[in-house]
Amino acid sequence: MTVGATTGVLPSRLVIGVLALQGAFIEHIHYLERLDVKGHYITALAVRNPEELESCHALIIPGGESTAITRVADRTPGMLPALQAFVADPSRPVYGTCAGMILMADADGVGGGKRKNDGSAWGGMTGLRVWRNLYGGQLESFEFPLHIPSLSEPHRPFNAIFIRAPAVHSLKQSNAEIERLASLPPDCVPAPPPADSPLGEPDIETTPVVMLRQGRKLVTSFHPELSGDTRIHEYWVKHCVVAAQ
Ligand SMILES: NC(=O)CC[C@H](N)C(=O)O
Repeated sequence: MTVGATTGVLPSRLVIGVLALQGAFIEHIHYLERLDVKGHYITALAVRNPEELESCHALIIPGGESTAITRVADRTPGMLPALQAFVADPSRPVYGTCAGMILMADADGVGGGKRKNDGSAWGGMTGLRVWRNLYGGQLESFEFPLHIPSLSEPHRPFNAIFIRAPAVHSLKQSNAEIERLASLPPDCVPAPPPADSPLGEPDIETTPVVMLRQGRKLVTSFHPELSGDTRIHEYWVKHCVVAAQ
């Protein structure tokens, strides 16, 4: 939490929600509590119902299991439509990690699930199409010292942790540009998704991309909240949340 406001400017209070229906939400809350963003008080809130969501300026959708998160949201009165509306609104800052990235893809833009209805997402990153579990199962989890030029101390690698991670299948043309903020080197990238799926031909240029931004929306296919490094949270709050106030 930051108390130091800049001279003559009152500090703003930011309520940042972390969707707490399933998955790794508590770690994100601890990270937000550690963030020091000049001139802003940050309150981290575990979000479990539409009223809590409505009180937030911004939202983090954690990693976990995208189908389970949708299922729990669907059983909570009013929650699924409230989340879909919040996430799809370009003025609302939202950060999705791993399962959260899957849920921020286009509604018809998810492949790789075992069942037919595994593939529906909530939108937010217009044009994003993802493939679930392309990096393999739990046993294929790995860490990589990722180069992310937009972070503070850009020369210090970010220890990115990939757990049953999704990959970018392709990026459809949309009015809002999607920035590619970080990619894995070729020897860490799995074979692209199959060409004969309902999502069509994958774009092999986008398979290595693991961090993307579109306006106030950010997604990473890895778990930043497990690495002990708050720089990605800091980046999102400074560039997507504070800039939106
Ligand atoms: N670590 C994760 O969030 C894994 C995501 C999971 N494979 C899914 O499809 O939802």
